[in-house]
Amino acid sequence: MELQLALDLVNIPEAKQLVKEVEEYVDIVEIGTPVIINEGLRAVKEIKQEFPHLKVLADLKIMDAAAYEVMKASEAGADIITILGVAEDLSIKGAVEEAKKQGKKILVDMIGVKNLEERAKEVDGFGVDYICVHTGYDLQAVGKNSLEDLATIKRVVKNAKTAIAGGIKLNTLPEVIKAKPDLIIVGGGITGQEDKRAVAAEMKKMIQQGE
Ligand SMILES: O=C([C@H](O)CO)[C@H](O)[C@H](O)COP(=O)(O)O
Repeated sequence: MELQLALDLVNIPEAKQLVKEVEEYVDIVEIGTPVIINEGLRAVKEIKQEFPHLKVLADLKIMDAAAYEVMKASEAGADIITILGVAEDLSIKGAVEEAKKQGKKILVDMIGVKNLEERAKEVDGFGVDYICVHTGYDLQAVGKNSLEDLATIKRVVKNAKTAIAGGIKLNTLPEVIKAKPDLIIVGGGITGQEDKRAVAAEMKKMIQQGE
């Protein structure tokens, strides 16, 4: 099980400071969609340059022009790029093809997918690297989480790794670990805490013990 730190509500200098605090305990740094909207792919480039030993995920949430956007994120140094599960099949296949050419990986974000089981099976057949269940900020605000969705995709996904994101905190991490996803994505559960380093260290320890 890997731990991904999601950076969403920061600028580039703040992102660098945050990664410095917790770098020992995370496997992947996500440059979140809001950061890319504000700072562009420069954020991916600068974080990869400063922390070359960490994998960097560009959360582009691609919907169209997939091969082109995967190419641009790859050029900026991203190791993993996200595309939406609700995108056209052709777009997801195009993203996978381009990522393979560039030696990169594709994570499919299943946010907003209604027919989760069926779509996860289909997307798994396209050769994607990760399939991620995700409760976005707007559904978190009304008390939702992704645990049931994780169980659903784990039943049907045979090739890709599984991932979970959305509102995971120290107190909810044990039930996530019990469900055994390959990748656990945490944003505010680390970045919103007073002692980020201590929380990240504790999360990493819990994940290692759960393996
Ligand atoms: O992908 C995300 C969201 O859509 C904003 O871009 C977050 O990175 C993801 O939800 C993880 O963040 P937390 O929910 O704060 O853990």
